[in-house]
Amino acid sequence: MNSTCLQKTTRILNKNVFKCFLNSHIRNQSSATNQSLILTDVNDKTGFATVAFNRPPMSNFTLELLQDFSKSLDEVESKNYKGMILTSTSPTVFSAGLDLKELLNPEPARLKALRTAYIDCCIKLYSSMYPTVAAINGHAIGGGCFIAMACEYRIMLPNSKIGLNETQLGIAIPEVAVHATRNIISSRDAEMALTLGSVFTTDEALKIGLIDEVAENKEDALAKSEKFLSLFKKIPKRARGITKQFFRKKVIDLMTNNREKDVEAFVSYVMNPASQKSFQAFLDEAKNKK
Ligand SMILES: CCCC/C=C\CC(=O)SCCNC(=O)CCNC(=O)[C@H](O)C(C)(C)COP(=O)(O)OP(=O)(O)OC[C@H]1O[C@@H](n2cnc3c(N)ncnc32)[C@H](O)[C@@H]1OP(=O)(O)O
Repeated sequence: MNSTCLQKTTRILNKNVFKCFLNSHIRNQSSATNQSLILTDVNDKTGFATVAFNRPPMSNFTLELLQDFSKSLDEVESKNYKGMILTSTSPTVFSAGLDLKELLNPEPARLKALRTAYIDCCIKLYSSMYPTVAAINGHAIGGGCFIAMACEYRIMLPNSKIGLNETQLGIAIPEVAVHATRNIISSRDAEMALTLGSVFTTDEALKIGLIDEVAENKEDALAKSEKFLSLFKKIPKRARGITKQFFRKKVIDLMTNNREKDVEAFVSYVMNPASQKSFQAFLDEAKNKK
């Protein structure tokens, strides 16, 4: 092969290699999009965004999911959507809370980042100017329950479980969660629930006011969620949002000002050998159930 011919062949080869790279890059991009940990869908007619945890089957939170969730919350705020419905793509679980595999023998820096990302999401959700509703399409445990509690209204499917079970795992409930729980249910019920680490059925949760409505199925939950958000259609956003923040000021201030202390305390509870044992026991028990 002479040198001109060789150059031509190399150019063609390079072009094909580039094409191949491009195709595989596009494939990776689209599969990454399908596998996004958070899915956001906006209804152009109503201006409501539906944000869904997309990590079936348990919708449990990893660091990456929380970081993506935080970005989605920023987007809902910055794009001025009229309200947000929070749900998940899992058939029977809204969220099983933090991924216990993240808590088992963790690398301290990642554990800190996980808790920091979780608090960031809670602050953004708890203080959002736009109205929020949780369409709880199944179980909501631990951090999953608290995220639903940070919304303004909760609609849940029948035959599901909801609760802050942290004390059962050896994790003390942070002070901020005490105030947030008291903002929803009576102080008496809150103390019993949080000290016991109670997990409630849908009917029990409705009875104590932890949820506001029961829906027949997910479609019904989404329809009821839209109805709730529509209540605020004619209320000026700024006046509504500032009023909401006044009601939530104590919790927002505690979350914001105690962030570092909260992270340190959480790391210490999680690293405690008794807590480590309880995480392992939960995972083993679930395996042995089958
Ligand atoms: C201010 C307060 C903030 C608090 C912040 C965070 C604290 C936390 O979130 S701590 C974590 C709390 N979560 C849990 O304790 C686990 C909750 N899970 C459950 O109660 C049940 O799994 C649930 C009711 C959601 C579903 O019950 P089932 O349908 O009966 O499923 P299984 O229990 O058999 O589980 C199936 C499968 O999923 C794994 N699983 C469940 N939850 C988690 C989790 N949070 N992290 C990691 N893995 C989880 C379970 O181990 C089973 O796995 P396999 O055995 O491999 O199938």
